[in-house]
Amino acid sequence: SSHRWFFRPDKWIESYPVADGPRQSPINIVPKETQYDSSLKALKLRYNPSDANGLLNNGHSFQVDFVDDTDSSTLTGGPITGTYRLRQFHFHWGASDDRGSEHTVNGINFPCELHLVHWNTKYPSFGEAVDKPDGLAVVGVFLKIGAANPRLQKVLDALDVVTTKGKQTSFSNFDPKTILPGSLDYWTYEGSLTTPPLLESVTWIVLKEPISVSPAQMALFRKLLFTKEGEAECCMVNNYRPPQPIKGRQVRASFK
Ligand SMILES: NS(=O)(=O)/N=C1/NCCO1
Ligand SMILES: [Zn+2]
Repeated sequence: SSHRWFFRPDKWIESYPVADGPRQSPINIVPKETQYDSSLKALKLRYNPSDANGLLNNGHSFQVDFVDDTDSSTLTGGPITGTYRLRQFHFHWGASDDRGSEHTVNGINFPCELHLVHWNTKYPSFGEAVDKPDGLAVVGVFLKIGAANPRLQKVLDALDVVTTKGKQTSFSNFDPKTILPGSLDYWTYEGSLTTPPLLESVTWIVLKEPISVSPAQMALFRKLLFTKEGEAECCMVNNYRPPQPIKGRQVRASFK
């Protein structure tokens, strides 16, 4: 059924020819091949916890949605110009702790990767921004196995009521800044959505410092299902696209 098709990234080219385009994501980041750019600004993330507005199992991940009809939760600075509004955040993870992230560093996979999706307010809406070359900015954060992360727990505690595709639950008063690492040093490059329609509209901002997650917390992600209530169950795991060809792109670093 559809979820099997969905997590066959090798089949996406049949419906989305851009899958082998010039600026596809994710990529393998090789720090020694990145270029420090002193003109890159510090990331400025200003989020309003009261904008958090629900948690949804969308059948390929789960996402926390944000009210984005004002500039109350924004990303500015960094490699971007102007103001981008937070739309949602979601995760990608593996069936086991040895894989799950989308970006890799020196070929190393992390067990999980967080994406905070923002859209450029020069466009009237997310829907208008999503297919523009400067339409989106996604902040990627690696999760690595270690101590349990108490700041993640509020999100993970909500998952037991959204096990199946299409389920959603109320989720409010949450500040995503609390799940970011101490350092906001980042790599940045021009890329795409990593899920269909794979639009080449994303300025990627991948943080160098991971946050921690425990094996027990990873097990909670893996209790989700790709499938709808009543369908034969299929565990929501390995919902990550592997790294794509760099095709001559330059990855810049905000740090030495
Ligand atoms: N993994 S990703 O590139 O953030 N994908 C999406 N899809 C909609 C918004 O972000
Ligand atoms: Zn993502």
